[in-house]
Amino acid sequence: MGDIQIPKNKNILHSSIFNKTLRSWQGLQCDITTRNLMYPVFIVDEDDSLQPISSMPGISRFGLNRLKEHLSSLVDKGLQSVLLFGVINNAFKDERGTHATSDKNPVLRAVLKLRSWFPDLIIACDVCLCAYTSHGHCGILEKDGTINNAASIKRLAEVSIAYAKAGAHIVAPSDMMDGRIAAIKQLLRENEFGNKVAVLSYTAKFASNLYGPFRDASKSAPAFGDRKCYQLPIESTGLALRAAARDIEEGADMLMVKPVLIYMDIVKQLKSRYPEYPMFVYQVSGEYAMIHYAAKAGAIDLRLVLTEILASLRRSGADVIITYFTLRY
Ligand SMILES: NCC(=O)CCC(=O)O
Ligand SMILES: [Zn+2]
Ligand SMILES: [Zn+2]
Repeated sequence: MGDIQIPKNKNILHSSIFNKTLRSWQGLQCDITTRNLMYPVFIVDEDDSLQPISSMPGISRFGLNRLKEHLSSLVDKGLQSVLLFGVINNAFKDERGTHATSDKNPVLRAVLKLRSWFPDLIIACDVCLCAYTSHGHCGILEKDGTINNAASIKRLAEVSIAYAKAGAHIVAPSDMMDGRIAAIKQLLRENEFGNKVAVLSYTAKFASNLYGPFRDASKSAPAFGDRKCYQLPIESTGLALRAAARDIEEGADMLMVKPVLIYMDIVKQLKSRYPEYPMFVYQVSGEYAMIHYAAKAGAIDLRLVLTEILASLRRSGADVIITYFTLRY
């Protein structure tokens, strides 16, 4: 055995981590404050209803008259922003999602109330057609079942304006149609909302297998086919980068990657390419379920593992995490 090498001073790592505060200084960019969390809320069209979602234990759909009570305690604890999803009865759905912009859309009815109950709460509205169309697809279809892109983005822009008029601070198009950010931005400007409403683009939304519980929650599963002709192929980096470049070109204010836990390489790349844009990530329903059930089975400690996951999302470049677990913070 040769001489034991004494580490050089700069190679001694323990001197940086022997104390709790010193350790915390190694990861300040991973802090999770209430500003770093956005809470998704399902609003159902039955005003007095509170419907637990069986595929997402702990999460419910709320009718308008149940919302204030649910959100008050969260706002008291510092909740800063919500992302709203509407859920309507299947009987009210049609081919073009008429009730995305009618008073049957529970989100439209909720926004004004939320603004008056919680003046400091930021209201983002998910913009899509799938919860309002009879076929459950995110756009308007041709007779052969393919997407009519021009008609779809026109309709999505109309839906965005409806949310803007209702008082939303942010519209968040999740449909993945080509050119939707430009269409929405243009119509916002024409309606004097150009500098009053932000567009949070679901930029890199992958055709993931982790959306199942959500589709149950929002009654938005496609009646036939899948979403692979408009959401990104799960293997693709190139299209995610191109989608971000395009959305930025078209005027998106904020970007999003979804799902996140198995797409953190995309988060990292987008954040380093576009550090000037707030990066949102969506920890989707399937991710929620995986963590929930692993903890329920006793395999992991929910609180500790969740803290570790959220820190890793921040480390990879996420600024705001959209998560159902916000409820527990
Ligand atoms: N636009 C939202 C989704 O498509 C799904 C989200 C989830 O699975 O939680
Ligand atoms: Zn959709
Ligand atoms: Zn969606």
